[in-house]
Amino acid sequence: MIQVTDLQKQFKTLRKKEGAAGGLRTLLSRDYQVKEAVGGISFAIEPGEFVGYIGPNGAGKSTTIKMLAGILHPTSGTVSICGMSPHRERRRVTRRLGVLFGQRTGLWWDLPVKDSYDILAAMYGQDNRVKETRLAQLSELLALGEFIDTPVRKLSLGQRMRADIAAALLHDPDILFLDEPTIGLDMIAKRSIRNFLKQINCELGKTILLTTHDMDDIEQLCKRVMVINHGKLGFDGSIDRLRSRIGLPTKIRVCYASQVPPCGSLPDTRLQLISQEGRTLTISCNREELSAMEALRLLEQLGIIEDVHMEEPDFEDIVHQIY
Ligand SMILES: Nc1ncnc2c1ncn2[C@@H]1O[C@H](COP(=O)(O)OP(=O)(O)OP(=O)(O)O)[C@@H](O)[C@H]1O
Repeated sequence: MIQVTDLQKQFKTLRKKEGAAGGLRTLLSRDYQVKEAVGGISFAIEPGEFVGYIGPNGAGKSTTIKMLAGILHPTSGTVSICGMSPHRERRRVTRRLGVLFGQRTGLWWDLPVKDSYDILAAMYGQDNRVKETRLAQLSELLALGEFIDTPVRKLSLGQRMRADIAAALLHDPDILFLDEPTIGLDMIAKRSIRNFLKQINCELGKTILLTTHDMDDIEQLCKRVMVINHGKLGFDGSIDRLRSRIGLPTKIRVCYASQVPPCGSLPDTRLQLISQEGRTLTISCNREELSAMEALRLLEQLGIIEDVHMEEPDFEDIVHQIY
């Protein structure tokens, strides 16, 4: 459904001049510097996939999304959306695409939300009856009723984001590009947006590419994650594969029925002791080297186990290892 081959984007900007009248000298100079925002990335996304696209600030995520949506022209490489080029066939591609940039609204700031939807529907050539039916469906899912007659500038951030998501879906596109759809939202608003996205992916089969700095969004929504850093794709695969590739240890806390002797040495070198407090040992082990069952069998050699608590490595820590 989405095919990206060797996609590259360079920005050419004037090199800043220092000193007196530096601003004017910068403007008059022809001294350019080239910034490579996206450095030759390739990937394919199948229909119905929910893919996370993550990376540190300035990694090239928004630039990629803008090229996929036909907003920016690539310096080189190709993008194909449902077999079409977003740059040569922008109008036709736009009908299949919904795009949301969470940092700024795509709606008309001073108009009531409903008026923005009317304008968008007219732009898509949507029949009035179809638009009203579609709006009624979206209203039910995103609770638009409470603010549909309010000017966009007066909406809370959570309401604004719901209004923008509805705008992206008004023409019923197959594909959604979401750039930070939960930015700045509280936990309740985040949860409601995540539930909605889960629903439209699972029940309506929408294909979604999601950019976010919120690792909970990624962990809860995406089966697959792509990591970009300095314009290059550093990882493309499942979250589980990412976990195992990084190999951060799992923590196991074991409480024994009676005091165990001080553990200078554990029964296996693949187990590392973090701490011992009374009857409780905290151990770390790499699940790639040792399964949870094997670890417990080894720990049983020290005494009768009364309680066990396992802590998987935090997804955020895993991601920071590759940034
Ligand atoms: N129009 C532009 N002109 C010059 N440089 C740009 C332009 N747009 C983006 N860049 C640069 O390209 C790089 C990638 O920017 P981009 O916005 O794609 O990053 P990002 O991964 O989306 O970052 P963030 O998470 O902070 O939104 C950055 O170094 C940025 O400064």
